[in-house]
Amino acid sequence: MSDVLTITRPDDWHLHLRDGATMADVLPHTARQFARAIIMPNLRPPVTTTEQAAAYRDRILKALPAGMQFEPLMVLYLTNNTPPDEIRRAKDSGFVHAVKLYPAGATTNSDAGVTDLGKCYKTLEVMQELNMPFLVHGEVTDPAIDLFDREAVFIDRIMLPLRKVMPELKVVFEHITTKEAADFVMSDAGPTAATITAHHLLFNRNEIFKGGIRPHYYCLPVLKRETHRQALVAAAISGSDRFFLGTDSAPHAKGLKEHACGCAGCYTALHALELYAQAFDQAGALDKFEAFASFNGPAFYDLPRNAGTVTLRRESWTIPSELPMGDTTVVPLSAGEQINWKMA
Ligand SMILES: NC(=O)N[C@@H](CC(=O)O)C(=O)O
Ligand SMILES: [Zn+2]
Ligand SMILES: [Zn+2]
Repeated sequence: MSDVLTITRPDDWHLHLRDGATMADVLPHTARQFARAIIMPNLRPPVTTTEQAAAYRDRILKALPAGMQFEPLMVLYLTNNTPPDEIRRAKDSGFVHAVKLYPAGATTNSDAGVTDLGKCYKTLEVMQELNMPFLVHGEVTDPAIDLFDREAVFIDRIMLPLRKVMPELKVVFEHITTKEAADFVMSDAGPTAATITAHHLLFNRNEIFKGGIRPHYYCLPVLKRETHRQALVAAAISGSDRFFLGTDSAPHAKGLKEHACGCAGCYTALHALELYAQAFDQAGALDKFEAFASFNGPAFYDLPRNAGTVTLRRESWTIPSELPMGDTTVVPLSAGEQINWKMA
């Protein structure tokens, strides 16, 4: 059993940095581990234009502590009215790398999202033509569908019809949580990939209810039953280049998580690589970690692999109970628990 793991410097293909003072406090956690990250655009108001993405990118780079190297890969938030020309501007910019679908009402700050994907087909056609990846929060919002089934139903109602009309569109099924999604991604004829979070590899839905309701384990799509967790681990360690690392680290103030109507999102930027290493180690598949963390993402996005390496050691430490974030605090995932890997 190896106690030291050195891999090519990885990237995070799904990250929420927020803005302002919150961003200033969470960004160094990510930049310490990852060379680049796909920056989610669900701000208030959302990042819907290339111009807004440029301004957000500048704010991120200004907030980066001196001496840290990090490249934000920007994303546009798709609305019912995103014009096809906006995709051309995004492509020409060189810094917008994807466009994100938030079904309206599906998750945090999705109110401005898409109500009917059919309204976006002209825009999606241009994305297909320009090889612009389409990132998808894959849950239906139909209140008649059980919360735990919303991802699987999304495949039937949205993904399969989309694939019929856009066979060449690059699609990333974000933060997959089910066997159905893993199977779909593995077998789809089109250029399809998926991000998998550390928390969905490590935990099943029991974690939310252990000894009482534990809001820091609540995210969307919500954790699923153990058979699904096992299917996600199998996909991550399968060697398929369709699966890659995306933390979905989603900081919310402690008081808004520990609340009568708590926000969805797990904060993992602090210890992302260590959490993933733990999951791969438990699966006996540390040898598969580098491709998942450092190779498959850049290959899908047509970007070069990073130079340099990071090293993790088998060393037990305790995850802090909370961290400063703006004028409040954030509780990292598994706060107070021991973790067996540590970044050197
Ligand atoms: N994953 C989450 O539970 N929350 C994310 C939004 C998202 O990725 O769906 C957030 O922005 O807080
Ligand atoms: Zn999402
Ligand atoms: Zn997210």
